[in-house]
Amino acid sequence: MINLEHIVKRFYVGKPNELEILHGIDLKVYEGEFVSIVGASGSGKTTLMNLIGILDRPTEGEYFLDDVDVCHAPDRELSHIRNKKIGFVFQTYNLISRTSALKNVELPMLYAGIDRKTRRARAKELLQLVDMEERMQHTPDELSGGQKQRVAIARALVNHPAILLADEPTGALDSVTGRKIMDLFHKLHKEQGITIVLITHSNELAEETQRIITLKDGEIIGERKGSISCC
Ligand SMILES: Nc1ncnc2c1ncn2[C@@H]1O[C@H](COP(=O)(O)OP(=O)(O)OP(=O)(O)O)[C@@H](O)[C@H]1O
Repeated sequence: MINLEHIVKRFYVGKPNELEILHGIDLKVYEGEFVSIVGASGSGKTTLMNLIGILDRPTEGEYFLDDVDVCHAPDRELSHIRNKKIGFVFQTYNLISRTSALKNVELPMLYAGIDRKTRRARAKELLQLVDMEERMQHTPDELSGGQKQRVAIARALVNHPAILLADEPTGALDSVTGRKIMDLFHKLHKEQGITIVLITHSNELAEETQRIITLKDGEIIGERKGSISCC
């Protein structure tokens, strides 16, 4: 499904310098897998995730997402694929404050031109899935960190993505709440068959995935099996 070959990422940091952050990444993630990416701060995890999520393009290398040649496809096709196939979850939730949980989840569907009735029904269904149906009229300010992350996960799922990319989703949460969010990912993986790529600083949570990829200084230095068996 996700196939990265010899990916290099450089950032332009003012003439004449370019900073090379990823130095030739080869990575395949198969449909239905639950994979984690670990590594020290600054090792390039988010940079890699942004490339996988087509939020950025590699400087060199090849990236095929299913049969799409991401490095050579036009921007319009890429944003279409991103919206249809990929859901994003971030450490900082990225919810709109002063807007209810329900409306936050509805918003991507509004942009997609989906009618109000369908939007509302889908948002309610997803808030139920993440156990937030009783709080759907609350604004983010009225929710705990774990609850906000549940709403953010519901929002990430609106377009039925095949892939969920989660960048430190439990990073701002205490361990008990983080545990519950991880249980939710397990549920989504198991019951909905979603492919999940998770960045985490927690070795304990990474161990629970099917495969753990270790990044160091922009290179994959290790890959091992986690504790849950493959599909
Ligand atoms: N747009 C950019 N321009 C220049 N340098 C960048 C840019 N984005 C990231 N970097 C650099 O790339 C390196 C890797 O950053 P990245 O955010 O991918 O690391 P990370 O492993 O996700 O770190 P953390 O765990 O702290 O979030 C860092 O040194 C960072 O400063």
